Amino acid sequence: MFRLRFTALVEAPLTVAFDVARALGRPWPFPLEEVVSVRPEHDVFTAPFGARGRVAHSRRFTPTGAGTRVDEQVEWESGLPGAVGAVVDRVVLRPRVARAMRAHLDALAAGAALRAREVVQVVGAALVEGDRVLVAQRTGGPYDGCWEFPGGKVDPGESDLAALVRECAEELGVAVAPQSFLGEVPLDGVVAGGAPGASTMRVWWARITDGRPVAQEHAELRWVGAADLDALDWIPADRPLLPAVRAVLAAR
Ligand SMILES: Nc1nc2c([nH]c(=O)n2[C@H]2C[C@H](O)[C@@H](COP(=O)(O)OP(=O)(O)OP(=O)(O)O)O2)c(=O)[nH]1
Repeated sequence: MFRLRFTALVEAPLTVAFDVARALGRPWPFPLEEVVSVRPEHDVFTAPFGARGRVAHSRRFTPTGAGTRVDEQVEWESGLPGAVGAVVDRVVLRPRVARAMRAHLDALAAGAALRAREVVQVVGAALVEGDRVLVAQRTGGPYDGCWEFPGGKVDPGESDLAALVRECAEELGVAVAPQSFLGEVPLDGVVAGGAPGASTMRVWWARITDGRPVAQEHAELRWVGAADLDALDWIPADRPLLPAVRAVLAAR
């Protein structure tokens, strides 16, 4: 079995990169059968290749603060015996796989960047002080009374981190310095609009550099320790982020 690995950073939310990759298909002239799909994290496709060979193509999508990292892996064997097989696998197929994959990843990056322009991106800030994090209670709308991280929609042309700083100033009256990226979760589109899963929220933990938070748009603000995070009535999308928040609090 021969194997090649490829990595690309795609400037698009997790779900957009995943959907565009699926729409593009795979760069092989024969159909592959899906054997694993964990949306939107990874998928695996395989196909018989000639009489005795096999090709397997797997992809993993990882959220980062700069977009979605796409790790693709292709494994193949022609199944031809002896020296002939080795020559076909190494000398004939390997450069073809590499060429096809490079074109495929370029198309994926271009397609996803284009689609990402139509998406409403949301950013959130886990503001940490000592061993506690600031949580905010929404008021009005479908998630009335639910807890969330301060934040909101990124304006057209605005960077995620600029939006994070602006939203914290507007909603809490504080200046913040974003630290590291905590994760990205798909949104249901209930408030921000769009199809379920088209938009995502990206969350960074941040420090307050100036001011004391005062609720300008929320019903209530609370400083919460790691042990009390689970009991809050969170917006459903936020729960998968809690382990990353707890890890930051534990490191303080
Ligand atoms: N701020 C924030 N929004 C969240 C969280 N979790 C979650 O699903 N959302 C959703 C709720 C909304 O659909 C969307 C954010 O929209 P929003 O209405 O708060 O954004 P915004 O402050 O920019 O609002 P607006 O100016 O359009 O009124 O993201 C979270 O932890 N924080």
